[in-house]
Amino acid sequence: MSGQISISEVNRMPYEEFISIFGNVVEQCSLCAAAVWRQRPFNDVNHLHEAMSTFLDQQPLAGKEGVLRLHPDLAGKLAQSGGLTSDSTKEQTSAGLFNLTENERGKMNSLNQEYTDKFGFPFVICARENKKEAILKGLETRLKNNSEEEALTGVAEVKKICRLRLLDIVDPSSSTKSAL
Ligand SMILES: NC(=O)N[C@H]1NC(=O)NC1=O
Repeated sequence: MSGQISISEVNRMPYEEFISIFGNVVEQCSLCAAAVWRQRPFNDVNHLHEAMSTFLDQQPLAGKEGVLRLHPDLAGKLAQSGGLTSDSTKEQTSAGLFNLTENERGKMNSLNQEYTDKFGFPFVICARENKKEAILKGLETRLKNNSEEEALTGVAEVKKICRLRLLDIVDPSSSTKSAL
């Protein structure tokens, strides 16, 4: 699905509808949508993405870590039990994470565990922009960072995930400027 509704429709949405449509563009964090609703009208989808990104950037470190904690592990227990959100299922599928060999799954699970033990929040990466090999490599590399660097890197990935989820919903060619 790509860009089904126009930004003008978004700008007309009452709060409840806005939350039901955009409440998961940041995984399990409807607060992000709730926080930016008052900033309507948005010029276009980029403007809406900027508003959410700014909100994420404004959070203290504990808030950023909390946003990361709302994400499911990649190829983790939730994925195996069918408990992911539909967005996350689609993303993990596109990265090939439902097609791991036993060996790859073992490596992914142990690196994820090592990462969570070290930082206290899960490893987050934009799965639609990476294949399983790049994700495993990213895990190994990012394990060497310190906790604050990783919180910031994780939030930068959340913004990429958010952008792609927004583009699934809002037509990127729609703009309040061209509608005038
Ligand atoms: N842990 C993690 O990165 N999860 C996510 N990444 C992504 O693209 N979708 C997710 O749910």
